[in-house]
Amino acid sequence: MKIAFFSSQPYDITFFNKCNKDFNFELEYFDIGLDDQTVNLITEDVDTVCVFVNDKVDAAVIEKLSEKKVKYIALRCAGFNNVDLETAHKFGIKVCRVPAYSPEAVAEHTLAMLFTLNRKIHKAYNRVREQNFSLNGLLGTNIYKKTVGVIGTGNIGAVFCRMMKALGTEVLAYDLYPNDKLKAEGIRYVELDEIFAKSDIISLHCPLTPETMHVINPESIEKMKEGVILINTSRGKLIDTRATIQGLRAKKIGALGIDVYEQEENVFFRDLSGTILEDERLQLLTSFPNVLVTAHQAFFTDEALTQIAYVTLDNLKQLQATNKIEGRNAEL
Ligand SMILES: NC(=O)c1ccc[n+]([C@@H]2O[C@H](COP(=O)([O-])OP(=O)(O)OC[C@H]3O[C@@H](n4cnc5c(N)ncnc54)[C@H](O)[C@@H]3O)[C@@H](O)[C@H]2O)c1
Repeated sequence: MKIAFFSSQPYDITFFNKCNKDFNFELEYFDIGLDDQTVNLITEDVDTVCVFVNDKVDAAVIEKLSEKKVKYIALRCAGFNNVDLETAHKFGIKVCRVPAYSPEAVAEHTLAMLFTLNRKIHKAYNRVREQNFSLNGLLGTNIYKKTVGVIGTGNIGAVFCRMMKALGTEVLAYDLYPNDKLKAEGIRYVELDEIFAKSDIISLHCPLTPETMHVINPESIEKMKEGVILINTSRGKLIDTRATIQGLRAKKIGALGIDVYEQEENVFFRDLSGTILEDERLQLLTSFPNVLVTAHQAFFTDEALTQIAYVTLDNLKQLQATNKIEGRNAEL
């Protein structure tokens, strides 16, 4: 099988090449993202395209993939909002993903963002480097005994709920499908409005769907507690960025941590340090002292990358052998 990778970074090449010693597929790497132009790079001998979060796998691209006789689209991530599944099914192209490579990696990054913002570690780091040892402006709060609202309690949200519970917080959760085990561990499922009204900290862990798009919007922000800390390590479009900037300016939102951003496909995973950023909203956000932006790195641990490479190649091995993937919730 020949696999064409799009949006491939040096670490993708390192981890996939290492893992491929057990699979012996033919791997071809493109650093460019997949879209209706770059799809033309695919040669007739390619069976599979392997894509990541910001590759554009819409109807037009899938139609071209079908013309090129591509059989499989392998996502090397969990979220699949960037793939038009209906069109893929129509053309008989199988789509697979890596559903749960390391929920701990993302939950730990969420925790890191929360702690950094709350105790202003990002500011302290810079101050001390300039021999400014003053504490003025660095006051935080205890996380202990605060109320944390978690939206989406799947693999990642469940780990995050448990971490927060272990820190002595009250955890309120919202999910279309409440998790009985979490309930038994003292996590209380409530309606979204109660999450907005009672939470000191809100963390987003639901997928991006038409229902969850802009779940953080002017109305939901209005319902939140003054000074709420909002963290999004899920998908950028869960947050209406414009409304969130207004919420920050009005001091309704006390701090914002985002690992994902509405327009991230134009900037993330690239070194733009020598250029002037054209995205004015992102530039504005990065200038706020109470905003922490990381560039979609929550998944980025050694364990997660090892697992992503193994599961992606094993998904394809199974599809090639039996046209299905056993018991992993990986086939879409
Ligand atoms: N930043 C990163 O590096 C990174 C890495 C992996 C995943 N993610 C994002 O995290 C998200 C969650 O990942 P996961 O592995 O926990 O997924 P998951 O499928 O295990 O869990 C998602 C949960 O959201 C719930 N949900 C679906 N629609 C909902 C709605 N309308 N309202 C509330 N809850 C809803 C589902 O019932 C499920 O319990 C992914 O969709 C992906 O977008 C980000």
